Amino acid sequence: MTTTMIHTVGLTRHFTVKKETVEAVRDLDLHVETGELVALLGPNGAGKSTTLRMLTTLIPPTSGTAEVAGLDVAQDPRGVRSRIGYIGQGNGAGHSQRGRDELYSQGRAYGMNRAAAKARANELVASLDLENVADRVVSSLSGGQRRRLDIAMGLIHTPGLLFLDEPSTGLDPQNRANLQDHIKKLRSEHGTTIVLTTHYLEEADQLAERVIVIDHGKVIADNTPTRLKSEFAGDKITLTFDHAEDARHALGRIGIDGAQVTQNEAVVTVVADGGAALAPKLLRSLDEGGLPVASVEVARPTLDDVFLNLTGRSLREDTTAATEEQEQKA
Ligand SMILES: Nc1ncnc2c1ncn2[C@@H]1O[C@H](COP(=O)(O)OP(=O)(O)OP(=O)(O)O)[C@@H](O)[C@H]1O
Repeated sequence: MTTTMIHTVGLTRHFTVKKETVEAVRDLDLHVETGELVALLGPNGAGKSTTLRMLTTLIPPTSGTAEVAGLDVAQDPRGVRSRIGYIGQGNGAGHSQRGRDELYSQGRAYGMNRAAAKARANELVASLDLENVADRVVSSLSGGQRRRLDIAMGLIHTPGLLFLDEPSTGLDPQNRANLQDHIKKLRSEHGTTIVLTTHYLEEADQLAERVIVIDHGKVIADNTPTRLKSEFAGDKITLTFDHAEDARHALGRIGIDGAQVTQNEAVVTVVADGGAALAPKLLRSLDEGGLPVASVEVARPTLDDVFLNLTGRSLREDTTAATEEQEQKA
């Protein structure tokens, strides 16, 4: 049996900046079941953080409703906060205390008694691989260790629902992979429902069972990564010829229903379903037509292709910009 963890209807948030209205989130209908691991994917400024901040009661919606962990965010924000964990962007643990003490204090702040707070802090230190560093001051931890400590802080009161805003931004690939393993473990071992935001395509693809693509404050697609790719993007077959002229002739010969065929110099690109089966047929028919292909490559679509097909823009350009921005800040 599944139960609903998040349900929003027409969730909307406007900001007014110098008399101009920014529609950060527009008419969002979200539905997340207990135990799901969902990623909100979108470029910078798409409205992901604002959505999370409304769901975690940090800011009220301009209009619409949101029920989180069984409670209405506007009517019972305190109740919602007691049932959820939230790890914002680059916030988290203070710097001068030791990690284990931070966790203990956080537990006490949630009303746990001394023994319970201590036991829970120790349990989280073990499960998030922080044994070797938990007794050092937080300021001495590496980015990846500090991020894991942030997650431990968000889990101190054993919430059934955890929100993570850009959990791996600023981490190197190894620490990012390690963090993703911890997130998966949380789900598999404790059944925690997890909603995270990311602009890393690979992260959404590999980690989430469901990806909700957000652009300009609206949901533009919502499905498993596999379904999104098969529904909104095809396989890409890249055929390279020895001469641009051959490629031009090939363009005229390739007629496949529903396929997009383009040519650039000596390269012809075919975007179609079932690329692996199609490629050998194409090669044979071109060869028979006196147009031998010098090399061929078949690539599965990525979530970036999905975003590109839905919006005409690439998420990757934005990701690069965002990463550079982060690096400059760091
Ligand atoms: N406090 C605020 N005041 C004014 N505008 C805001 C405020 N917070 C967010 N916005 C605007 O709302 C829009 C959505 O921002 P939001 O931070 O939700 O995007 P995001 O998808 O989380 O982006 P990022 O990946 O950069 O975190 C942006 O245009 C942003 O400038």
